[in-house]
Amino acid sequence: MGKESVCIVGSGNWGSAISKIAGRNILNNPHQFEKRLPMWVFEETLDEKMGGGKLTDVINEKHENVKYLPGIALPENVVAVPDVLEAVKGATYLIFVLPHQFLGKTIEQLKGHIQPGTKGLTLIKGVDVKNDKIQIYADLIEKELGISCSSLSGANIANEVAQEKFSETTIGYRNEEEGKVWKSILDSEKFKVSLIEDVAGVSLCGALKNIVAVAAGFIDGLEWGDNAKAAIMRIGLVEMKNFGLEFFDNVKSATFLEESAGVADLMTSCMGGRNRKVAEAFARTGKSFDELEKELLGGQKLQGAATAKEINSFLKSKKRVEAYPLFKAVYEIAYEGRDVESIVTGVSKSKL
Ligand SMILES: NC(=O)c1ccc[n+]([C@@H]2O[C@H](COP(=O)([O-])OP(=O)(O)OC[C@H]3O[C@@H](n4cnc5c(N)ncnc54)[C@H](O)[C@@H]3O)[C@@H](O)[C@H]2O)c1
Ligand SMILES: O=P(O)(O)OC[C@H](O)CO
Repeated sequence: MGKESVCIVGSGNWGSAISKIAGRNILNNPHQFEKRLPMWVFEETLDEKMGGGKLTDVINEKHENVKYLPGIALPENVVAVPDVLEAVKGATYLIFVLPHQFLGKTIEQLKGHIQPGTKGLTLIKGVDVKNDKIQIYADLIEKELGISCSSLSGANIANEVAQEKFSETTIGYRNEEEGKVWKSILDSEKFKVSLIEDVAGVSLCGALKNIVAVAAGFIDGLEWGDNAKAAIMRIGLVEMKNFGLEFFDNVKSATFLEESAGVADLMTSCMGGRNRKVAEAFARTGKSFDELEKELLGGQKLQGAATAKEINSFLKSKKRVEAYPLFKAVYEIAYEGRDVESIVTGVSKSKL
């Protein structure tokens, strides 16, 4: 059997930031990984103002993702690969880090091409909803690709992590041994990984906090101040935890209340994230989320509004929309023309 090797499936803002840590950590790792770290890049031609050329060529020549993580030097062993099947060939550890909208199609391409025994780790913040069925992406990846899959989420604004400012993150592992290997690939002095046995809790925190971050952006757009923002975070955390406990087995309250994946990611996203930023612009301008995403994010993708829609359709199918008034308000404001100022109507009932 050959050496173990890692591949990153995705190369946006977060995928590129993570490639910097993983690229370094695999060079001197007790597990003796292959030194080359392939990163699948959804190929595109850059605008002239970014210098033109294919994104993969530019990453491999400059060792910088000039579109999604400009100004950050990537390790030279990180190699951009435009063909996803070529990127994953021979890899035994796969890191999935795509906007959730694109995972389904990517999995279809990968089916039948992943070797048995491969381990996965998803960094994707979102959930898969089909009518009255909901599943976390770690479960989807496990079922569709036949591999074991853990989940990483935390208070991790990618640009700050890439600049090596201190942050924490949480890995929910399938089994402890796998968790330890993932930690050896991703932990660093400035990016502290905690391991817990709660894959669903970690995944749900990452998905649901994006809905709350949209609500926080509405509060900023309304200029209602810090007390109102704190109220939205409290209520949002209650709904996140209640949702996890109601619809998933073995989810732990402590993941929501004590981990970086839970309360800390909620706070950073409500203060500094892209969902917050675009929702603030929505409240100020009345333009749609799609329009604002294009205007404000330079090709990066929003997750919060889409997740609010998906969660709303799931809750409708379960006749439980009214039990989650903040999630309901975010969906109706974003998609159904409800007045932004009604964001707090009926929400303060939510209790821990
Ligand atoms: N950016 C952050 O600060 C951050 C931090 C933690 C977690 N996350 C999560 O990581 C995941 C990935 O987000 P990101 O910020 O790295 O991405 P991004 O929003 O920065 O970039 C969009 C990416 O989507 C790719 N893309 C565009 N069209 C595509 C298609 N048709 N098929 C496949 N890929 C396509 C682009 O090439 C680009 O890599 C998301 O779930 C996000 O919530 C992001
Ligand atoms: O910028 P956002 O809103 O997509 O959030 C980024 C990360 O999830 C923060 O941990």
